[in-house]
Amino acid sequence: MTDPMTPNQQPILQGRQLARLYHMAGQHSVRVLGGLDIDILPGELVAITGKSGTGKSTLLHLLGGLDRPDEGEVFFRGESLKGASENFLARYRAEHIGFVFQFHHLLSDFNALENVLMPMTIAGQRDSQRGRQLLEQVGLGHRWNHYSSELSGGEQQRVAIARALANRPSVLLMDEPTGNLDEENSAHILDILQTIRREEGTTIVIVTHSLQLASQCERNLVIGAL
Ligand SMILES: Nc1ncnc2c1ncn2[C@@H]1O[C@H](COP(=O)(O)OP(=O)(O)OP(=O)(O)O)[C@@H](O)[C@H]1O
Repeated sequence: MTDPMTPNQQPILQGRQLARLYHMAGQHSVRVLGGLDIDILPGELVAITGKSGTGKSTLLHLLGGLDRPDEGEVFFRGESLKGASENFLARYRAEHIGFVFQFHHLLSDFNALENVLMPMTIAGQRDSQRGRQLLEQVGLGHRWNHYSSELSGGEQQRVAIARALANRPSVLLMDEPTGNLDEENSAHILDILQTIRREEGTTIVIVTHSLQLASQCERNLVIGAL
């Protein structure tokens, strides 16, 4: 595995001159991100902070191929996503990107293990043993057969992290992953992320309003002040 700390590496993700235009009914459009340049190196743990409405979630969606920029382009390992087909973007997301959102969107009719196995099943690579290992990694090995309604908010978020890691993504994109958690649970999530990064070399990008969380990341990019 490449040493995640090696300097002068090629960024795993780059944004160049990024902007997104949102058109409001009956009003003029809003230009978000204002031509932003961003480089994320392999294996980095990066926080993205900034005032509300500056475009942090928008940026995460552009980097993860969930949305397309109106200006500029995103590069993954030096390759532009500009003009990529919907199929290509779907494959890009499935193969390389794990997403974790504030509201984890676990499937309530399935237990923790089945939720973690879902992305593997969709990719045709269901591996129950890996699913159990991932739940162990987030400290929930013993709760594998519990439904989400039987888990606390912090526990559900940990299942969501295990699920996001199911297909071994090289990049984990997280939008307010600790937004609804108390300090103890937030610290626990950060510990888990540090371990994942160390053991699997995963690049982790976290959008957060928590300055405490951001201060514990390797780098804090402040949107609106880049
Ligand atoms: N689908 C949309 N349609 C119209 N405007 C949108 C849409 N999505 C976002 N916006 C606008 O774009 C701007 C940036 O939104 P975004 O959610 O990316 O900001 P943010 O920095 O993540 O905000 P917060 O910290 O409050 O979550 C906001 O002004 C928002 O109202």
